[in-house]
Amino acid sequence: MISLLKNEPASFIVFYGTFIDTPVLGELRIRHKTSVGVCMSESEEKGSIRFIIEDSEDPLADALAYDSQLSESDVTVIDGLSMGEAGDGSSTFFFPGFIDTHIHASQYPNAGIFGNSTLLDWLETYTFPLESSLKDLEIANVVYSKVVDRTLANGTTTASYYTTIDPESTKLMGEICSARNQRALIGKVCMDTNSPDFYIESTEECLKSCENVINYLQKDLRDPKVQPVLTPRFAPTCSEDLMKKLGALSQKYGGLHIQTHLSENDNEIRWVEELFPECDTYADVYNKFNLLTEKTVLAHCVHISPKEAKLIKTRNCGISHCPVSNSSITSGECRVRWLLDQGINVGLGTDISGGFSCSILAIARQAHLVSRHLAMRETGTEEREHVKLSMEDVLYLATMGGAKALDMGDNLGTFDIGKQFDTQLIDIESQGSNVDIFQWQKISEVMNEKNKFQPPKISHNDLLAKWFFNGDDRNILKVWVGGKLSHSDW
Ligand SMILES: Nc1nc2[nH]cnc2c(=O)[nH]1
Ligand SMILES: [Zn+2]
Repeated sequence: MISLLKNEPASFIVFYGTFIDTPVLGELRIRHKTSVGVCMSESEEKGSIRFIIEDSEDPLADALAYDSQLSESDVTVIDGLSMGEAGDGSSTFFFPGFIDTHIHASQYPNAGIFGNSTLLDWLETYTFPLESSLKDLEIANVVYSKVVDRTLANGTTTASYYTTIDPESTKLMGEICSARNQRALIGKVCMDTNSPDFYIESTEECLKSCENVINYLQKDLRDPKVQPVLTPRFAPTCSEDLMKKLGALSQKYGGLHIQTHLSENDNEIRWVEELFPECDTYADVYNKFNLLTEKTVLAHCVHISPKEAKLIKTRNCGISHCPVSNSSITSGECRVRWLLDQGINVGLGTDISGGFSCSILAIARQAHLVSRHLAMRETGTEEREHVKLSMEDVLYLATMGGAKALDMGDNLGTFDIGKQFDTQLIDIESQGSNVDIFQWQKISEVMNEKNKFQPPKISHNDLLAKWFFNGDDRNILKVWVGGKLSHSDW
């Protein structure tokens, strides 16, 4: 297989190997010996998939046939089959980059530190003191750089980040994502009421800071991968005036992304009822201030009513399911199948540091388990089976579901022509891998028929399940965002 290594950046890259993705909920698409051509020249098409050819023998020829203007020296071939430890291409595959639809970058130093707290005391005890300290740009630089490196190493190619109330360190986070080549929504946290004296801003200050960050990202940084997201923390810490003005700000900039929390914890919900007695439901509070749009992602939604789910569907908002956080700070179990049945777009979120893991693969496993806990409460066999999320379902949520929840489904989430090429190269048998594949489990292995004590052979899906349940960052050889290398294990 040809693999060209040159000093100049190639204007075209062909990625070659096995491609696995989930264009439809619950279904895996597996394409073998496939060439995926990605344009890398400065143009509207930069970083996007231009062709996909299955059962190909010659990826370089595929590129030259696609565009007769290309010469051999314009094309780099990245051969995923030759990169694995197994050496025969049987253990590697390209998988879409994970999408983290809800992560507090500023809380990363607290990952794992939550004791027995629940949401409201957790915010006061652990979270607000840490977030306020990131006003120091040196601390912010260390923390934000580490979060981006760690999430990239775990295969996250797109993340919707919360920072803190501070605009300068928020702008720094935008620079860090851009420099490290991670696709990101960057949200300066907004909170002008019911917050501690050491961590609060006035309504005017907040709006000024928001515009400062939006203008910096859109006009100065000018990296299309890094976009602003309006981030009212949650209804209790935002005045009516602030929420109203944030709704208007989104419109002023042509419909900005919006993220917030909704219906995570019982005490939080009771507090919102007290604060906004005129609103019918918690979701109605955001609706009243025009904060529910197709570009809004709502974290948690653990306890929402059918009426709220209907409103979320009508407004076409996304929901970020954060099962590790919901289990850790004992918020509850989100009824994901119930949401999906209503046609609501659901993605996954780490919710660092309500959640303790940066890995969307780990979050997907937990989503799988939480759905089983919900299933065990069902009395009917059919309903019990229905409520369970399969491996295929949660891998969809981790990729295509997340893309749709962030209103980026046309551009991200699967390997399709026109989409950005955001991917991770997985090797199930990488050096130091936590996944043990026995000799007889290798797909290419021919069994010795004479041995009567033969262990069972396994299918491609079984092999994938071994990765899904036992794999981690050690199985990620490389990560590309928009066709550009963002992380490499060597
Ligand atoms: N999980 C979580 N919920 C919140 N609700 C308001 N703020 C937060 C936060 O930082 N994390
Ligand atoms: Zn959160």
